[in-house]
Amino acid sequence: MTAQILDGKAGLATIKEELALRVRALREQGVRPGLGTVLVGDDPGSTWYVNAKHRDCAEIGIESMRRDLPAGSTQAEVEAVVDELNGDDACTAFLVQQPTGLDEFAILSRVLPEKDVDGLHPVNLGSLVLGRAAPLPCTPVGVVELLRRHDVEVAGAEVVVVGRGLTVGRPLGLILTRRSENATVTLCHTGTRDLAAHTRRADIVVSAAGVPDLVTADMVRPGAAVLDVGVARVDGKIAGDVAADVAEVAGWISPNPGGVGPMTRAMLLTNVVEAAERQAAAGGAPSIPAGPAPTP
Ligand SMILES: Nc1nc(=O)c2c([nH]1)NC[C@@H]1CN(c3ccc(C(=O)N[C@@H](CCC(=O)O)C(=O)O)cc3)C=[N+]21
Repeated sequence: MTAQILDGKAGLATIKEELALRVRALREQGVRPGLGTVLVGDDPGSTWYVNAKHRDCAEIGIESMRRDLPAGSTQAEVEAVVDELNGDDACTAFLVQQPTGLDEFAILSRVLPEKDVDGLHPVNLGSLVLGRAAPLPCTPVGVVELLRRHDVEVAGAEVVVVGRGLTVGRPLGLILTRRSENATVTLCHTGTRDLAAHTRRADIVVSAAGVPDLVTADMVRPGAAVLDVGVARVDGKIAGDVAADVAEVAGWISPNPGGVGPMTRAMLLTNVVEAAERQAAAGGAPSIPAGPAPTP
């Protein structure tokens, strides 16, 4: 058996076509979506992702602005740039590329929630827990969208997520257990006693551990869907979590590169367009909230 490919590049291309139409409609109303990126330092991987995001935006008519700061920039310097983008009406949504090596929580918390294109602001993550509409983290939604576009049944499925990180595993567990997805999720991590015992029972395995070749063929139930979200680097090349021989037993497999990575970018673009649509509906870009109400 050879697994069907969960093709993220094709998904990205289709979603770009759909979004280009929505961007055109916004522009006809006089609304110009604009993505800001903040990059600290010159890590080649992070630089590649940020460049790719700007190329993607240009292709579908989204304006973009970048703020590249030198390695060794301070917390205060990064926060000053966040404040600047919060106040810039041309920037309808933005992100600070991780990792920064700084206090990530303070940076995420400082972005206006309405401009948070990563869905990682505490208010937006809180909305996910509470079941309220809000921007969602791009990689987990990319995983769900990739499954949906290939008709992999998620409702009722046993899903094993490997990894409890803020950007993938933790929010993916929350998203998959919503009523709209209705999966049964087992969230595995470095404290899991017998990982293979869990993955062997799964209809869908999503590995986001960053450990090359963590998931091997003997750990996968024949016919299962296996999604590789690992982005470790070995000799400058991406090394996923999923070993090559898994393709011989899996029913579906996401290549890496070419799987979840491009879908992450597609969901980022979707979040930019949706933020601009919401801001247009609310009558303009969000303003900086006035300070706390005076106490009586
Ligand atoms: N604030 C923030 N938001 C992010 O969304 C964010 C981040 N920080 N930090 C790092 C991770 C990683 N990430 C990827 C995006 C696209 C690909 C992607 O498109 N990769 C291509 C090729 C990559 C290559 O060949 O180097 C692929 O998988 O086909 C991968 C990884 C977004 N991240």
